[in-house]
Amino acid sequence: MISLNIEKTLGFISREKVFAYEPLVKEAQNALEKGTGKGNDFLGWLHLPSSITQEHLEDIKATAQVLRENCEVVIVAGIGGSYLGARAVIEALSNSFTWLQDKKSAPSIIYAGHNIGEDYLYELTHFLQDKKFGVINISKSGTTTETALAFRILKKQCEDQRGKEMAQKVIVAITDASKGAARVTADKEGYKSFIIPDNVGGRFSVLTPVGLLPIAVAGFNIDKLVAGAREAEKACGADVPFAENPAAIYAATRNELYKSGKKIEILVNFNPKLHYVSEWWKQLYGESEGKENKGIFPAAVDFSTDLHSMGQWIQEGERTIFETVISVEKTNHTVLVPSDEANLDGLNFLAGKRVDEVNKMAELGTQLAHVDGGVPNMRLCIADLSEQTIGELLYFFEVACGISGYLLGVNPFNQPGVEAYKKNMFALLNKPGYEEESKAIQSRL
Ligand SMILES: O=P(O)(O)OC[C@H]1O[C@](O)(CO)[C@@H](O)[C@@H]1O
Repeated sequence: MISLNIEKTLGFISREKVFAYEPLVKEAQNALEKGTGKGNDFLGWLHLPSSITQEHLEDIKATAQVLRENCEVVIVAGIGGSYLGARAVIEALSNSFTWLQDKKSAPSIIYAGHNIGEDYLYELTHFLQDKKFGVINISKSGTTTETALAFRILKKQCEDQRGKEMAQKVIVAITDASKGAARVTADKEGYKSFIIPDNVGGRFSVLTPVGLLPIAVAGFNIDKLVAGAREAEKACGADVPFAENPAAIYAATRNELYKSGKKIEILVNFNPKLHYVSEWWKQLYGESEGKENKGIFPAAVDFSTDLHSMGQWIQEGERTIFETVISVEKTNHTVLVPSDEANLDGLNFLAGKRVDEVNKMAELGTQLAHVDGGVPNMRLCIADLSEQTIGELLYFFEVACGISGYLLGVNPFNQPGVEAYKKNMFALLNKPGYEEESKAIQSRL
């Protein structure tokens, strides 16, 4: 199971102050468990791992199999919580170069509906011209413009290219049970569809079909992913004593750091496969906590890559940051540094060592340097990169986020601020129903 080490924050904040959060964390946990806190109609994620039935998982796997058998490429159309969880897991577990290989054991997964790039869509539709492709259309509201726009284009192309009957087989919708355009289309066209429960918000939905279906299509074991999440549900449960509960300690420590002036949390990895776990984490914490003019700003870096770009700022810039390092204990493969007789690069001192040993020393050296430079560091350890450990990690972050949001005093389960740009965009595009807003915005230009 995940372990969290906060020792290297303790030169900046005291253990006593972190442990003083115990009653507040208890209160937050009770509010989550009893559903008495803010946003209590969005707590369906809390015991999701332990309540997923095998029958549900089999249904998802059977649908995944249909896509796997009939598609070379599957487009996951979604934005925010409707694609980041799937992408986080798929990229963490995939071979980094599978996309370049001709022989594939699973359809290639491509993402769309998460931007409004015309060139992106042009290039995507051209790439798909000679491909047997399918689409998983994911939108909880069923009305998100980015996703709906991409889906409209992809649906037409799929029907034109593969025929209406095959399109019906290889297009799957994951959306609300009754509301929204995605539901209307799915029902009218007879697509296989899955429901995103009302009480699970987008950014907490990775363990619903939103995440599980694309992950299963990509060939990963969703039973093990859910098993990992179940482990974390136990290890981070409200009945686990504060001192032994990594989610409780994480939530308390980051809130205490925030109070002490550390306004930015940088999630750090030393493994490029974790890039999208950080992207997922940024949405989870950013949308949950950034409101009422407060909240830690969630940032992320990939080390050692970014030590050569952001490293300088982190070491010596404004001292308003702290880091949470995700450390992966074991790699899945071994590469040894070869010996070289000429030793022109001077690297023979590393000959015979694992590349991961070098990486681990980079990690340790960085942590010590950053602490010396005034950056508190937490270290979150997972055993390896596997379905089990990623499942643990995702649930750990979710439950810690619920606790942390309540400690901060906000509703961690809404996102009212996201509407502002949409309103302006619709007004600027003269969407029917936005006539007043259109006039008002035109007068500002
Ligand atoms: O699944 P939907 O409704 O398309 O929403 C996608 C994303 O957009 C938001 O509603 C706003 O960014 C997120 O909370 C959500 O994950």
